[in-house]
Amino acid sequence: MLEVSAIHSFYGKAHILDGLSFSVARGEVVALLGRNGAGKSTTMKSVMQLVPPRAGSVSFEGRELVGLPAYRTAKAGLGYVPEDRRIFSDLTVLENLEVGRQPPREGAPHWTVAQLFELFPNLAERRHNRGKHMSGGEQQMLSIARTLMGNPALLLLDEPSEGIAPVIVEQMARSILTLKAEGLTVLISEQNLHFARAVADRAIILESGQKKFDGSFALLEKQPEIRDAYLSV
Ligand SMILES: Nc1ncnc2c1ncn2[C@@H]1O[C@H](COP(=O)(O)OP(=O)(O)OP(=O)(O)O)[C@@H](O)[C@H]1O
Repeated sequence: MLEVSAIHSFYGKAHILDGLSFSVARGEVVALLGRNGAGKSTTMKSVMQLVPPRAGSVSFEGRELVGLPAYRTAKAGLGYVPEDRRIFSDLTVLENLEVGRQPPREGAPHWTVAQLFELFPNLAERRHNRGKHMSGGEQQMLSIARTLMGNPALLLLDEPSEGIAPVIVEQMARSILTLKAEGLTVLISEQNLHFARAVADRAIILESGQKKFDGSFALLEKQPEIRDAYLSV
């Protein structure tokens, strides 16, 4: 579904992604792991063309994304939830969800507000609350739910467990497993190995914008030296 081939991405002169390649198959949940600054967020932004790679290819369902403006990636079926949860703080939960509404998409799960409230019960209870009156974890859920209102075929979640209470992290993990059961393809960036292992099928470990490991969590467990070298655990 997603094929990233030898991308090189920069901020100005700073060369961040250095020939990175990986793929994500339909229905898979893949976790991008690595320390602070390893390049996880930049990878997400490069897929979304928010940081367009200067070389290499990002192919989504056979279509080249490099060279397209960022808004076209959303139209193509990619849903992106950035690390800084851009919800509208003066709008209510229901209004935030409406902002994200897009027509159903062939080959992707179709979400209604009622289904999203089942997926994130906290949001149902707070449907008339304004974004600014919600906890960090609830805002994170709202940000994911609003993106799902666009009926994406591939969901990119940048560090969904960061800075939220452990009980909410557990709910978040359950919600992601439900998304997987619905057949959604998910690429998730994580520092929390425990969370990543609970939700993802496969781990890709980055360091200095290069791929250091790509495989199952079972395989990763057999190679503790990789974990010790590239993850902060
Ligand atoms: N807007 C920017 N301008 C310049 N350099 C940046 C910018 N954003 C990130 N970087 C640098 O790019 C490198 C990769 O950062 P990135 O945010 O992709 O890492 P990450 O693995 O997502 O880590 P984090 O968990 O801190 O978000 C880091 O060295 C970072 O300092």
